[in-house]
Amino acid sequence: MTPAQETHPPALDVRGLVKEFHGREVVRAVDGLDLRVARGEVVAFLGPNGAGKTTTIDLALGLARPTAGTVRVLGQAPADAVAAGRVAAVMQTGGLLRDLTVGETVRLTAALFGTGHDVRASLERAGIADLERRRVGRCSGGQQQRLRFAMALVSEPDLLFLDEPTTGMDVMGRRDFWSAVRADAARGRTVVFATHYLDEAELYADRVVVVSRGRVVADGTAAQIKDAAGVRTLEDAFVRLTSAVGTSAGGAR
Ligand SMILES: Nc1ncnc2c1ncn2[C@@H]1O[C@H](COP(=O)(O)OP(=O)(O)OP(=O)(O)O)[C@@H](O)[C@H]1O
Repeated sequence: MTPAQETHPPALDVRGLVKEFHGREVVRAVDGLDLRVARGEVVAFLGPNGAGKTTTIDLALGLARPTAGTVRVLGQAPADAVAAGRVAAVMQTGGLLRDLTVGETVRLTAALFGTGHDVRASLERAGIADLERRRVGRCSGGQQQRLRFAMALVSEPDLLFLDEPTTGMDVMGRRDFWSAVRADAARGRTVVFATHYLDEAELYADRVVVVSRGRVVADGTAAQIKDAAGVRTLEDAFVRLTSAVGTSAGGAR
């Protein structure tokens, strides 16, 4: 490793990652996954149900321990990076108290990180400054997701994970959510998002990583992935890549 790489390790560095769940039978949710995300990249994480996306994100957030392999986040162990507020996440559900206002919710989150956090700036960047006094229970699903986004921004994390952040949102809700994320990412934040909406990957990601059965099966720009699969749409490429059994469908990287 060069000195420059040591001082600027990748935002996310996943090597040979394996995660098994041991119940009545053993489920290998992640099966030797390799992925490096450079700082400032916006990466879409695609894959069919059960491909291992959420498990990988959980491992990167230190919420679970790998069976084998390693995950480093900004050069640190995931739990340390989370505790330092350097990585944050927007999950699909949970984490909100309906009786608090939007402003109170973000202030409470800021208090967890100590003093000196700019609540107003987080609300503005998430596009919900005008909702500061609204009760959470009265916010739409899209507004609640932008609130989770504001909460995630409070610690000014270098890396943000979004796990299926727009599931169930209407078109305007999705559009407003992504315009807030894109505007924020343009300031240099690294974003990794899992989604089933392939249009979101094409519109908002610099790079697309397709996972199937716990492994990366394609990695590149949407255009590279379509070219490599010899098809015109990302949906066709996705179907081809994720239904190929026992082949190493070629990625663009
Ligand atoms: N706690 C657990 N115990 C047992 N099996 C689990 C557990 N969590 C996940 N799995 C299994 O691991 C596999 C990967 O699940 P994961 O949620 O990571 O996939 P995903 O790509 O996020 O899927 P989706 O798109 O449906 O959210 C699935 O087969 C799932 O059933």
